[in-house]
Amino acid sequence: MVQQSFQLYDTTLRDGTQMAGLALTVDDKLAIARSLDALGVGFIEGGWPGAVPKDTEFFRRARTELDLRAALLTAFGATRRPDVAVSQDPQVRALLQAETPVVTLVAKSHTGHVDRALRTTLAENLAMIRSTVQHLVLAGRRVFLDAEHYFDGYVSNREYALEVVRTAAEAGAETVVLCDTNGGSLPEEVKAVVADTIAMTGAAIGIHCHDDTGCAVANTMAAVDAGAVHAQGTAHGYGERCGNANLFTVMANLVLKRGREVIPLERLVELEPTGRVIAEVTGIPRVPAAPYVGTAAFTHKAGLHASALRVDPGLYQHIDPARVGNAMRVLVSDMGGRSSVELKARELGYDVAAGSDAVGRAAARVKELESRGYSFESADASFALLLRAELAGHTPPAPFGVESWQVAVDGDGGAQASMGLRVAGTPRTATGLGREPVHALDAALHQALDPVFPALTGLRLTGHTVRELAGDRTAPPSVRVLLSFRCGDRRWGTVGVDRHATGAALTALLDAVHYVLSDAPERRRDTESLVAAPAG
Ligand SMILES: CC(=O)SCCNC(=O)CCNC(=O)[C@H](O)C(C)(C)COP(=O)(O)OP(=O)(O)OC[C@H]1O[C@@H](n2cnc3c(N)ncnc32)[C@H](O)[C@@H]1OP(=O)(O)O
Ligand SMILES: CC(=O)C(=O)O
Repeated sequence: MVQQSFQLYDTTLRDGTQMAGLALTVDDKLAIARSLDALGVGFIEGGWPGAVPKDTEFFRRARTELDLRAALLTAFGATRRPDVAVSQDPQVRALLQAETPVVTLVAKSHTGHVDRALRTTLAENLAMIRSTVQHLVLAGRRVFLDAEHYFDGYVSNREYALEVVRTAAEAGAETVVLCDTNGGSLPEEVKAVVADTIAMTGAAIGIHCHDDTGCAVANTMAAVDAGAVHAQGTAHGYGERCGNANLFTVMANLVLKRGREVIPLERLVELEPTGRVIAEVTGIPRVPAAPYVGTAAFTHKAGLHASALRVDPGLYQHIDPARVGNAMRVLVSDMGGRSSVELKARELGYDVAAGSDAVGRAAARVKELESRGYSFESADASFALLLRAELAGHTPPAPFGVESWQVAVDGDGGAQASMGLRVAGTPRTATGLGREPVHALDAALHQALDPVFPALTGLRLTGHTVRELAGDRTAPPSVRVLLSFRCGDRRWGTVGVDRHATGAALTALLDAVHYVLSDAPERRRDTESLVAAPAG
C-alpha cells in the first residue's frame, strides 16, 4: 500500500531546468511529466507560469494533453511583491490561471535576504507569505511553501526562520519545505534543524536540497529521518549549479532502505527505464556511476569481485539490480581473471565450463592484449572472437581476407578507401567514400562483402573513439580505436590497436565483420546494451 502521507515531489521541470545546458521544449516537458507519473511520483512541479512563457504554455496544454494517474500537477511561483495587494499581483494571478490543484510558493526565510534581496521589512515579508497563502487556499488550492535559504537563515536568525514556518502553516500551507538553497549544509546540521523546526512549529515539513557539498541526497535522507514528510528532487539530480537531490536515488533509498513506499513497490522496476527515457528527452548523457540507474551501478570489473559474484551476486551488490530495473554486468579487462571471463562468456551466451583451460587461456590473452593497449570493456564482439578461438583451440578460417588497402584524405576532410580482397577464393576490389577514414573503409568493406554475405547488410557503424597511447618499456606508442555497432536490434563494440588510427580502425572493422559472419544463432543471447558502447 502506498504511503499516502509521504509526499514525493519532483521539480525536474522547474528547478531541474535551471541547470546550465538544459533547455526543454513544451513537448519535452509533457513527455517527462508522463514518465514521472507512470513511475508513481506524487507531485510534479511543471514550472513558473507567468514568469516563463514556455511554462505558461505547458500548463495550458497540460489541461488537455496530460492525463496524470498518480501525480498532481503543481505550479511554482513567488509570494506577492512587497506592498502590493495580493489580488493585484499579476504573478499570483498567473498561478491561479495555471489551474493546478497544488501551488508551491517560494518565500524568503533568511533575514539578510529579506533585507538585501527583497528590500523590505521582516514584517512585510511575513505579511506577503500570509496573504499569498491565504489567497490561494481561499481559491481552492493546496499550497506548499518553499522556505528559501532556510538552513542558512536558521543559523543567522533562528526565531525569524521559525516564524516564517509558523506563519505559512497558520495561513494554510499544507507543507513547509525547508530549502538548502545554496547547498552548503551537511547531514548532521540538516537533521538537527529539521528536528528542531518540527518540535518548535508542529508544521508538516518538507525538504529541498542542492548538491553543492555533494550531500543533497544524504541531506534529504537526514531530513526524512528527522521527521520530514515531503522530499523534493529532480530526475538525475538535474538543477542549478551542482544540481538538486537526485529523486531517483532518494526514492529508491526511501523504498529499499527505509521501507517507505513513496511510490508503489511494483513500479520500482521502472526506475532505470524511466531514467533512460528522461535522459533521451533531455539529451544529457547519463552519469554511468549514478546510484541505482547508472549503467555502471551494478557493473563489476575486478577479478576478486567476479569470483565472489559467481557464488552469490549479493556478495558484491547492495541490492538485486532487477528490483530497480537494472542488470548486473561483468567487464573483462586486465583486472579480471578466469571468473570474469567465465561470467562474461555466460552473459554473451557461451556455455563455458567453470575452470576450463580455454577460460584460463582467454583470461591470459586478455591481460596480454590489454598490456599492448587493447581494452575489452566495451568491445564485446572482439572479446567473443578471442573467446571462440580459445574454445575452438584455433582461429577459425576466415571466409575472406584483405590483401591490400589504402585511404586517401582530401583537403575538404573527406576520405576515400580502396581495397583488394579475396572473397571465397575470388579476388575483388572495392572503394568507399566517407567523412573519415573509418567510414570510407566501412563503406568499401560493405561494397565488397554485402553481395556475398547478406548478413552484413544490417551491420551499422554507430560510433568511434580514438585514443593515442604514449607507449612505455613494454609497448611502443600506438593508437586504440573503439567502434560501436548496431546489427538488427543488437548493439556491441570492437577494438583495434595499431601504430596509426586508420590501421586500428580497420582491425576493429574486421572484428565486427568476422563477428557477424561467425555468430552462431543458437549461441546468441540478446546482448543489447550489456556494456556502454563507445560514444560516437
Ligand atoms: C531559489 C530558486 O531557485 S527560486 C526560483 C528561481 N527561478 C527563476 O528566477 C526563474 C524565473 N524568473 C523570472 O523569469 C524572472 O526573474 C521573474 C519574471 C520572476 C522576475 O523578473 P523581473 O521582474 O524582471 O525581476 P528580476 O528577475 O530582475 O528580479 C526578481 C525580483 O523578484 C523579487 N523577489 C525575489 N524573491 C521574491 C519572493 N520570494 N517574493 C516576491 N518577490 C521576490 C526580487 O526582489 C526582485 O524584485 P525587484 O524587481 O523589485 O528587484
Ligand atoms: C525554492 C528553491 O528552488 C530553492 O530554494 O532552492
